[in-house]
Amino acid sequence: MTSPVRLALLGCGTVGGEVVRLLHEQSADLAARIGAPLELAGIAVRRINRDRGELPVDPSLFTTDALGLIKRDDVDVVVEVVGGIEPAREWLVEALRAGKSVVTANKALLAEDGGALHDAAAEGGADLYYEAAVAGAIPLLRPLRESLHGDRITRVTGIVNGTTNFILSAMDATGAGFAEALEQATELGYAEADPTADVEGFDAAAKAAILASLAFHTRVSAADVHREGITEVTAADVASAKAMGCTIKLLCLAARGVDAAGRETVNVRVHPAMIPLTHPLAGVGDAFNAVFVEAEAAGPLMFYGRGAGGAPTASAVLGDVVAVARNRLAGVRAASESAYADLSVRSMGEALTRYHVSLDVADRPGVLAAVAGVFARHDVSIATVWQGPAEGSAPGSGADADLVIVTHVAPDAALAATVSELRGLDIVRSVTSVLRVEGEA
Ligand SMILES: NC(=O)C1=CN([C@@H]2O[C@H](COP(=O)(O)OP(=O)(O)OC[C@H]3O[C@@H](n4cnc5c(N)ncnc54)[C@H](OP(=O)(O)O)[C@@H]3O)[C@@H](O)[C@H]2O)C=CC1
Ligand SMILES: N[C@@H](CC=O)C(=O)O
Repeated sequence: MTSPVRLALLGCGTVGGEVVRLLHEQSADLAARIGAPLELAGIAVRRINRDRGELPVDPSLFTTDALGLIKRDDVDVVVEVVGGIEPAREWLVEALRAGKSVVTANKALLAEDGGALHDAAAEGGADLYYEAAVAGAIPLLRPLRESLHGDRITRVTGIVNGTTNFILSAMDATGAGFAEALEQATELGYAEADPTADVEGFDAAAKAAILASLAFHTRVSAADVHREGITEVTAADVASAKAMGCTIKLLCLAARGVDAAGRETVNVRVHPAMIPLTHPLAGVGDAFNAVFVEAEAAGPLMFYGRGAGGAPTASAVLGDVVAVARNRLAGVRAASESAYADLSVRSMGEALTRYHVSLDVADRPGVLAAVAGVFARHDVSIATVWQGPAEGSAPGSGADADLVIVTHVAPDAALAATVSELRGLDIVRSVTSVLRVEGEA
């Protein structure tokens, strides 16, 4: 058999530990698939003496000198499962420029500065693979960048954060509020001690940027993604969604569009939205991920599976390691991803969707007409209206009423202006919630 392909593993935490385990358990099969054995040349970590349980690895492989390990002559491939922007960017640029292929799960870095990594890979003639960065174990990026290359993708809609999907699914199933569901997610080990990146949508926004870049052959960074998290979603919102035959999900949406001058654009956003129970993503529960891709010739495609966790993510990492090792032995590199389309990013104000608006209003003659007039002034067409007595108010008593309005598709800016004007009316006690509604009713 050919001489081994030697790996530098950067990081040995949740994902890295499972990479070590899988490399050990599957070493014979992996060698047969690649045509050469895989060997760990070293493992860079932050705390060399950390208890890592029963890892099947020689302890002398651990080092705190990641850069020194990358630069070693006997390292062929660098596998990065540390995370964060720096020093990961410096390490990976160094490796790629030196012609060492890189496998990474680092969505934050790819979304912040993927261009720097792609440029370094082109400069060094190395491969850059990152299947694990979006939706964990689900084979998604390879299909986007290879299998669908003969087609034109028009839209990507996904549930790409396991923690928030678990929380929203729990709220839907039990009627719990956000705080209670988050506590449950923390107890079960889904949510991290600091869950901000998940619940505020940063993690999903990074994945949305990566997906949009690949799907539309352009460069979208995390800063281009409109982002809203799920912290404001209430048990009442979830109940309203149910009453409409919908459920609430944190969606990542990337869609092609055309601007006023006829130029192609892209809109990329992450926010909670109601989707009808008939939508393919509505049944994706627990901490699962799923991505719904619409392409002109292929039509709708659905990718589903575990989007987080050590073993599922390590599975995707190892798949990439096999690919780059084979390329290395064959003396080839994967075709580089060209961002030839250079699409401009549309602002959130131009995004088109439907809305579910709940109001607490005075229950007296003319209120409905006044509210409808505000929607009309901003050219937002109303699809359905429901009115009922507010909790504790008798119908026709002149006390408050609950008013729920669902609109037809309208630009986000028009809806925002509508809500702002509604807030200024004395007959509107409060705008209790505004939720976007995605998918066909
Ligand atoms: N966990 C998941 O479900 C998923 C994670 N990812 C991505 O995978 C990557 C790794 O995540 P995860 O395994 O959860 O993270 P962990 O926090 O569990 O592990 C991080 C590892 O990096 C090491 N490390 C941190 N800083 C340094 C440094 N300066 N020098 C050397 N080593 C360092 C840590 O060392 P030490 O052990 O000594 O602390 C640890 O081994 C991230 O990019 C994440 O976004 C992607 C998909 C899913
Ligand atoms: N925190 C993320 C982990 C995977 O990317 C999630 O909950 O999905």
